[in-house]
Amino acid sequence: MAKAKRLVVLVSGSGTNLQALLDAVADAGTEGYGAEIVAVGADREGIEGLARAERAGLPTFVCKVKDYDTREEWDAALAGATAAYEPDLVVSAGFMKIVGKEFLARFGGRFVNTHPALLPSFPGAHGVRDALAYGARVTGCTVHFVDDGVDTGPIIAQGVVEVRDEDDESALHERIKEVERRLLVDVVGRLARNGYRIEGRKVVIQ
Ligand SMILES: Nc1nc2c(c(=O)[nH]1)N[C@@H](CN(C=O)c1ccc(C(=O)N[C@@H](CCC(=O)O)C(=O)O)cc1)CN2
Ligand SMILES: NCC(=O)N[C@@H]1O[C@H](COP(=O)([O-])[O-])[C@@H](O)[C@H]1O
Repeated sequence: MAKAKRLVVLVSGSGTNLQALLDAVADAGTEGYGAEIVAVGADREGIEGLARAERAGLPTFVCKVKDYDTREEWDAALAGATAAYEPDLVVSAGFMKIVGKEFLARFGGRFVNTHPALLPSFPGAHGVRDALAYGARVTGCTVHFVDDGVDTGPIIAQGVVEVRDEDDESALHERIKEVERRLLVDVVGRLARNGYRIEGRKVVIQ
């Protein structure tokens, strides 16, 4: 059996997607799931995502933009802190910072993001709010590889969620997250176990 892949997960908030990955690894075992989480990184302190990692006994690291003179220096520091754990895949699970050249030079093609909208609609930091404001009747979530645009990289999988008349941003986001957590766990496991190739905009999981 192939060696389990090493995952670094990046978070900025409550970390429920991280928890879903932690639970999947715990339930299936590292071999069964095909991957293990080796560290969790964040762009801020005091978040539940980091507390979840600590409760799971995982090493954590924090790289705050304001601790660096330039965004490029922050990006290089984040890349270095992530690389120290020698990940095969990096997962952005609610990580709310755009990464730059250095990070993508090291992790391009193996950096996965989950976004709470059906890309290419509603990219950016407010995907749920923007879909509601537009009057979309269906929205959802997209798991994709990250490139140097904002939410423009090759799509791996998507999940659909209906918008209800009574939805506000919070209610809709919660229903999206229920679908998103299952999708992310499924996609990361399949990438890790089966391997994959990226052919232009298409992702083929082998
Ligand atoms: N180069 C890329 N980096 C990241 C991508 C990406 O597609 N390309 N996806 C994000 C996650 N993301 C949505 O899925 C996202 C996160 C944050 C933002 C944003 O505008 N961030 C601001 C700060 C906002 C804040 O701190 O609250 C910023 O970076 O200055 C847009 C999209 C992961 N990274
Ligand atoms: N554009 C990035 C973005 O909006 N990411 C979103 O943040 C949430 C994090 O939830 P979690 O911290 O509970 O996993 C998720 O819905 C994720 O798609």
